[in-house]
Amino acid sequence: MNKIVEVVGLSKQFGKVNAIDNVSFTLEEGKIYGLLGRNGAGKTSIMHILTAQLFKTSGEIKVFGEDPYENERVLKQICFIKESQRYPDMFRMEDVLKVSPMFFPNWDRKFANELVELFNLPLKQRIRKLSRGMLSAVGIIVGLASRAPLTIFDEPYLGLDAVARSLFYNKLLEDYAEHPRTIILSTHLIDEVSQLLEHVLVLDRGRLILNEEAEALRGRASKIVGSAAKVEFFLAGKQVIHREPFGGLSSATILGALTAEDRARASELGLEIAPVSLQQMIVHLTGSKSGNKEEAL
Ligand SMILES: Nc1ncnc2c1ncn2[C@@H]1O[C@H](COP(=O)(O)OP(=O)(O)OP(=O)(O)O)[C@@H](O)[C@H]1O
Repeated sequence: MNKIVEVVGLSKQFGKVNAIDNVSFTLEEGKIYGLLGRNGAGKTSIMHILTAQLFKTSGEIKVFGEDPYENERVLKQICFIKESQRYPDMFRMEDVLKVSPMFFPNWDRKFANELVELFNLPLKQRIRKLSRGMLSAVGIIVGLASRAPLTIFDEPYLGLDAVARSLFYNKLLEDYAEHPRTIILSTHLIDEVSQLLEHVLVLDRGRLILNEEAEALRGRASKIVGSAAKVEFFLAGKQVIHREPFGGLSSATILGALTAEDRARASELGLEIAPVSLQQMIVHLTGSKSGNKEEAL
């Protein structure tokens, strides 16, 4: 597998804030990555550094094997769609369609037109007069039709309704199957995209606390529910990432696969075992004040 992005010991400070704190990871060709984390975790800073819009404080970064700064060879292979995408004041959708092929060598005109129809976008209305959701649709169309070898979506769907978001996910998967490329999706709607993601990176206060294949994560955590005393008894020796008492009952989320023996014991104790979604797992992992979960992982 070709490495599209290589980041080693990357740090970014804004004054006294460690926005990115000694982060290392690689992104391979032809994979969909989720870059996840709470507000202020450092996601946008990383995406801005990858796309040469922000200087690092220290560390090494290579995109397509090279330093991305003022590097046309690298930058023309990247499409970065952000939440607050700006267009010139007079621009209409038809202008976006006209100029995009100049920026993106793999631009697919036919696919772009198809997406414009699918999202019901008016070609002649000024972009600045579009609704919030329509503006997001413009970004999504550019991101998909660019077919850029590295396509980055940073919270691309503010204001988009559930139907339009689902259209985006379906089109993304469909097109990715035919034209594999490296995609980074940064979003807070984790459960919605969890089936799309092949690999998950989770940031917490600037530190990378999870870097794992999504498949390996599925089934990695379980929720144990039952009488408080029995739940506590069952938890002995397990890695507990969350506890929630309610009345005499308790619910605990644990990391690590359950063995057949564990399951039999839970059943004997009258405990219920429920799966934990990726979103719940990440909420628990990034929810505490301590900020250091590597031990648990
Ligand atoms: N230009 C800046 N000047 C000063 N501090 C900044 C700047 N940009 C980001 N920060 C700080 O760096 C930290 C990381 O911010 P960043 O925008 O990368 O987080 P994020 O994970 O993208 O958050 P969100 O999900 O809210 O977009 C935050 O503490 C933020 O306040």
